[in-house]
Parts: sequence; structure tokens; C-alpha cells
Amino acid sequence: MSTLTQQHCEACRADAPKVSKQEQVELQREIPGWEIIAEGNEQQLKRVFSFRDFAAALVFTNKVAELAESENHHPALLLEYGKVTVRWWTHKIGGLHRNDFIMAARTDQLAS
Ligand SMILES: C[C@H](O)[C@H](O)[C@H]1CNC2=NC(N)=NC(=O)C2=N1
Repeated sequence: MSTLTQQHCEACRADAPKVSKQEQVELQREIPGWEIIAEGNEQQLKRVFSFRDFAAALVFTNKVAELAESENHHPALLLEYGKVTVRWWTHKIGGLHRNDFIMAARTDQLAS
């Protein structure tokens, strides 16, 4: 089985299933730096990345934006001096899909 970093998003569909609790536990093993939060009744993956200054944070932000465009799957990004907060969830299903775990893993690669 390929790792999440080697996978691509499937097209987002409104009837796609959310990941189960068991799947969340298994998938989270590959993205230990991320937490699952609740925004309203929607679960999301969240991680804060630290950088030396605003310019470095902006470079990373643009890399994540390019990744999102390439996969047609988009995060919420908060760009601040020295840090970027990234949140992934699937708008169409109002929660977490396998796509979000793939994108979190690939986001980690951009920070390294
Ligand atoms: C029309 C467009 O393909 C859809 O709106 C895509 C765009 N990017 C997306 N990103 C995320 N995170 N969730 C979605 O459901 C989603 N849908």
C-alpha cells in the first residue's frame, strides 16, 4: 500500500463517505503532527508550521496553494509573521475525507 504522500485526491463528491473513527486512527499515524479539531460540527485537520520570518512563511504558503490547485482540493491558510496555520477538510461533505489526510501528508513534505 503506497503512503499518503504518494497518493492523489479523488474528485470531491457530495455523497462521498466521511472517514470512520477507525480510519482516522489509522490515517493519523502517517501525519502525527496534525490534530483533529471541530469547527462547528465539521471535523478538520489542523497544524501550525513555524518559520524564521514572514517571507519564509509566505514561500511555504504559496507552495501549499500550488499543491491545492494541482489537486483541486483546497485548505484554509492563515499566514502570519513566522507561522502558517493550515486546516484541511472536505467542504462538500462537511468533514474529513481520505483526501484531507493525503493533502496533510503532502503539506508536511513542503515544509521539510
Ligand atoms: C468546484 C470545485 O471542484 C469544488 O468546489 C472543490 C474545490 N476544492 C475543494 N476543496 C476542499 N477542501 N473541499 C471541497 O469540497 C472542494 N471542492
